[in-house]
Amino acid sequence: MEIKIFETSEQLDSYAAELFTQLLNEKPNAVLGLATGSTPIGIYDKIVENFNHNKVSFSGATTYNLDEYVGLTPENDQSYAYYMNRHLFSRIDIPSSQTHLPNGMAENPEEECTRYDALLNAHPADIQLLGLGHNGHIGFNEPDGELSAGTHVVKLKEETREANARFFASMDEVPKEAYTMGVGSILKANTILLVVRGSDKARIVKEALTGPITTQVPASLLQTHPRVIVLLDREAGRMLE
Ligand SMILES: N[C@@H]1[C@@H](O)[C@H](O)[C@@H](COP(=O)(O)O)O[C@@H]1O
Repeated sequence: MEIKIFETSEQLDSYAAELFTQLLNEKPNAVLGLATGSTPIGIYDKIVENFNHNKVSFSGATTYNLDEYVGLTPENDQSYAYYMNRHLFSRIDIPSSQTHLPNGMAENPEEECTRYDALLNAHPADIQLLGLGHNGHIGFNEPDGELSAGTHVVKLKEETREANARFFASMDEVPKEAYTMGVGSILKANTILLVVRGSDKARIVKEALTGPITTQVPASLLQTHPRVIVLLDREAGRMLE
């Protein structure tokens, strides 16, 4: 595991964007595993900057997102489909047929999970971008006695709903369920890029990276992966020093 701690958020964003840029220059048809939340926004902005400077093209890339809320349409500005279009897809040259998220409006959730898993199995990610929840969740794989390997519907923990409520008009509007890629699929990525910012996550960063490997801290399973790059700002990394 390679851990890098940056003085400024901007340095972190540039470094991460450079990794994507290099990958796509070496492998134009790379498969990218993408994430949402507040953490990746600056990285997407830098990627777009690189695209605008003709340093990178996404025309051959394929993307798979980690998760999506159950019951939100892509037009709902809180859906992850909307987020991805706003922050990345509409600003680069990727054809929409090459971008994938679980369908929050699918009529049959079980079939939707099977459909998404078939895609993931056929196209393992070259790089998987991950944020980190305060309770150690990755994607929406919440702490539990057991974790699922494949895509599944999760009941969101109240603490996760509360953390994400800041994006919604009220707590009542925060969905109670979400689709998430399973930990098995996440761990199949060639490289995992875990990005964490802020002092409120310093404790969980330490626990996930240096504590015991346990399903109660889903991110601790990353310790078993051969190629994890962790990018932290100074605050998130403060308990590691
Ligand atoms: N499903 C997402 C995760 O993929 C994300 O990593 C986490 C942290 O979000 P943030 O980056 O906003 O702190 O929140 C959500 O629950």
